[in-house]
Parts: sequence; C-alpha cells; structure tokens
Amino acid sequence: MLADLPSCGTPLSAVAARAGCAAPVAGPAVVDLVMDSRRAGPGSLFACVRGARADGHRHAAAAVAAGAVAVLADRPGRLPVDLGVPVLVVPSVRAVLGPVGALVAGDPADRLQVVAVTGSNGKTTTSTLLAGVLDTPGRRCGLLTTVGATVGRHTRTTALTTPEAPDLHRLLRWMVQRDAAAAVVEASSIALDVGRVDGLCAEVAVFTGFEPDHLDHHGTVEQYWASKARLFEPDRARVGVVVTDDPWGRRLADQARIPVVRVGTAADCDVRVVHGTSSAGGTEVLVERAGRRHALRSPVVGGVHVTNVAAAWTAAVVLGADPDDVADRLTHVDPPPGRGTLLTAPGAPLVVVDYAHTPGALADAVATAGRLRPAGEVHLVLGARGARDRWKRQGLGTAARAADHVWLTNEGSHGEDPAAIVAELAVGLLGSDARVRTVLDRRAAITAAVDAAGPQDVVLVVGRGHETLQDAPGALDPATTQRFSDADVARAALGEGRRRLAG
Ligand SMILES: CC(=O)N[C@H]1[C@@H](OP(=O)(O)OP(=O)(O)OC[C@H]2O[C@@H](n3ccc(=O)[nH]c3=O)[C@H](O)[C@@H]2O)O[C@H](CO)[C@@H](O)[C@@H]1O[C@H](C)C(=O)N[C@@H](C)C(=O)N[C@H](CCC(=O)O)C(=O)O
Repeated sequence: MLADLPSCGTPLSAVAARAGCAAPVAGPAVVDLVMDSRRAGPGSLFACVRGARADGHRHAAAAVAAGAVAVLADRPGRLPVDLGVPVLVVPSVRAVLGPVGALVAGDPADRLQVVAVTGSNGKTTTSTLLAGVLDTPGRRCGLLTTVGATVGRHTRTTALTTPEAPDLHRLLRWMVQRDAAAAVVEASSIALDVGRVDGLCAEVAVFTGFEPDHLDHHGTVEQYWASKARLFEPDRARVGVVVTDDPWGRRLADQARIPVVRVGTAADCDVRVVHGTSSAGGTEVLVERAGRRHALRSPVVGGVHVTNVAAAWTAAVVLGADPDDVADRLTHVDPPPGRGTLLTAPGAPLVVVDYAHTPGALADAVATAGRLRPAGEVHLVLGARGARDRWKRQGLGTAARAADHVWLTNEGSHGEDPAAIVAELAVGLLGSDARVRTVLDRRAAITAAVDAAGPQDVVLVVGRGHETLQDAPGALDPATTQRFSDADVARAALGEGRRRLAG
C-alpha cells in the first residue's frame, strides 16, 4: 500500500491556481489527490482520468460517495449534473496530475535533491547503487524503483515501476517525513510518456543506455526514445549523465538542451570507461575523469553493469560528493534483488537469477554466465511475458543461442497460450547448437535445469528477477496471480539436489 499520511489540507483555490483553471467561489480544503474512485476518502480531490479501459468521469459519483470533496475533470459533460461538489475543469486532467499532486503533497520535491534514472536496462541497479552511495544516517536518500520504495529502514510496496504522479509525490512526502534529503527515482519511458514524473525537476537525470522495448505502448522506436529524451529537457532536469555507448545515447547527449556529462568508452567521454570486467566477485571499472583515474568496485554481477556502476559514480560526483568517497561507498552497496543474484550449494551448479528481458540484456547475461564458470556449460531458463511486446520473442530466442542448454518455459502468459509464446521464442533458436527443451511449468523448468547442470555449470534464470507474483498459467484474469519467486524455487532445487547427493 502507498503511504496515506495526514495532510493539513490545501485550499481548493490554490489547487485551481496550480491547475491553471478558474477557482470555484468557495470550496473545502483538499487533503489528497486520487485518480481511482476506489481510493477516494474524506477530503480527497478525485481526478477523472480517461484510460484505455475506463473513463474516470463515470466513477466521479462513487468517489464523491466515498468522501471526495471536489473533482478535477476535462470532460465535464460526462459528469452527473447533481454531483454536489465543486468541479475544476482543465483541458487535460493527466497534464495537471503532476503539478497538482505535488501541491497537495506539500511540494516535497522542493525539499529533496532528486535524481531520476531512465534507460532500457539497468535503471533499477543504477538507482539502487546511487541511492546507496547517497544514503547516510545523517542524510537519508529515498529510493523508488520497480522493486518498491525505501527510505532508511522503511519500505513500501508499489504496483508500477514509476507510480502515477499523485502517488509519486505522496511517496516523496513520505521520504521527507522520514528525514530524506535526497531521492533517486526510476523513471520508465511509459511514465515519462503519460506524465507520471510531471511536477518534478531533477538535479540530475541519468540515461543508462537504449535498446528497443515497450513498443506496444510507444508504437515506434523513435517515440520510445523521445519519451526517454523528455527527461533531459530544462524543465525536468538540470544536468544529464548520459551513457553514450550506443547511438541513441550519443544522439541524446548531442541534442539535449541541458548540460550533459558523457559516460562511456569513447575518447570524447567526460567520464571515460578505460576498463571494465564482471565476475562472481562483482564488477570492477576503471574510469578516467579530468585526467585522473578512479578504480570502482561493486558487488553487482553482470557485464551490463560496467556502465551502470560508472553512471552511478558520476551522478554522485555531479551532485558534489567526493569522488574517492563515492568509490569507497560503492563497494558496500548491495545490488537490488533479482539482478545478477548468485545462489549455490556445495556440489551444485551456480544459479544466477536475473531480470534480463530484452535481447541485448539477455545476450549480456548469457555472456556473463559463461565467464562465471569458464570450464562449465550455461543452462538458460527462458520465457517471455504474455500479452506484451510480442515482437521481442524471436530476438530473445536469438540471444539465447549462445547458451549450451535452453529450457523454454512460461513467464506469465496473461491470457495467451504459453505454448504459443514458447514456440515464438523457439523460432530464434532454430538451427542453433544449444540443446533446447520445453518445460512449461516454470517451477519444473528451473528444477530440471538445476538437476541437469553439473557443479561446474551455471543455471541462468531470466525474465522475472525480483518479482514474487506470477499469473496462473493460461489465466485470463490477472487477479489469479500466485506467489512465485524464481530465487526461492532455485534455492529449493539446490537444496533438493544436495539432499539427493547426500542420500
Ligand atoms: C499504459 C498505462 O500507463 N496504463 C495505466 C492506466 O491504465 P488505463 O489507461 O487502462 O486505466 P483504466 O483502467 O482505463 O482507468 C482509467 C481511470 O479510471 C479509474 N477508475 C477505474 C475503475 C474504477 O472503478 N474507478 C476508477 O476511478 C482508474 O483508476 C483510472 O484513473 O492507468 C492506470 C491507473 O493508474 C494504470 O494502472 C495503468 O498502468 C497499467 C496497470 C500498466 O501495466 N502499466 C504498465 C504498462 C506500465 O506503466 N509500465 C511501466 C514500465 C515498466 C517497465 O519499465 O518495465 C511502469 O512504469 O510501471
């Protein structure tokens, strides 16, 4: 549940001024902004959002019945005539959710040094490393990622990678109330596109790199990139830290209208990655900045994290932290769960649980797995999410060709036929040297891979990382989710294997 902390209330006239619309003659104070009638309560302002499935205007009466004292609408004609509360009319409700959400939450971002992190892969890891470096007992740094929200020892679960704007600002207030002086926020492209990070101007915006994803939402690669590039506009961030190792990053650095610090392997980078490796012991990066070299080390495992570590270090330095201090602190920051998480047991293979779900990230994860146990083989457990970005599947299959064994399985089919999803992955594997087996039951697939692998091998389980819920196979209703953690299943399989060996 998201934080719902008491607020002393914002006059409706101030809300109207922030929303840029006419103020009602009189109106009660607003204590909260909600965009779901089911979350409305006494004193809340209900924002009528038109979505893909529902029109919030149709739920305004329910929100008022639950205690909403005013309504924000852009199609007032769709509201019941006898709603009985003031209606603030704006051209687009979504467009004012950020500014109004910030106001109602008490503009918490004004009291925080905010860093926003975007990119196709590595957002969660980079955000976690950076927040870990910035967080000290006397000066807390909040963290908001797809894994959830944390500040100090307090945590909150969240439903989306980047929450809707009212929730985002409410969470920032929660962090301020728990002594945060800084916050690192993972900003997904969808969030940037629909305005979930509106009302926020980051001190630093980080771009971790780019490869096509979320095309179901964005339509084209160009639009996907443009959504991410929006974070690097003067009203959203003061300085950019941009990984320029791919053409889209270079284009962003060239076109951004804010100062940009370039991070990467190219000679023109402000923070040049001179050398980077990743092993079971973590990731080591040698960077050069202003003629001085710095050796960075992080426990995070995966070749993809070389630039993430460099970007996290750079962002902290741009914020004014001492470069050596940051390097020292990086060595102690735990990576997020399900990102290169290593599990093993005596006499058992090494299991790596990772979130890789794009072809580029998968190729990197397989290559890293191969380096972890050079004398052994890589067993890859691979699925693809149903009802989402179907075009990615063949590319994932192609990236899987570098593994020695591929165990195709279900990753949450969301109403699609799991066997059909796997068949599309298999197209990318046609003619490959890898031994391909299909075990649709994910628990059985992970267990079979761990059983089949020798102690010198690596079992790489990708796609779900930290996630602990999966929809029941073939289920149409997302409400039929069941608890399922790849890491827990792998741990159980490793334990079983050990018992069998002992027996
Ligand atoms: C594409 C997108 O952003 N969709 C979001 C959108 O859904 P929608 O347009 O279908 O909303 P809807 O169901 O039509 O409802 C319209 C409005 O009526 C309201 N309503 C509805 C029913 C009711 O009884 N009362 C009521 O008030 C809803 O709360 C909503 O405000 O508005 C919903 C309400 O906030 C979001 O939950 C939903 O995110 C959905 C769940 C989602 O899965 N989004 C994913 C694609 C997403 O945003 N992912 C990114 C990227 C993750 C990554 O990097 O991998 C993320 O940041 O999480």
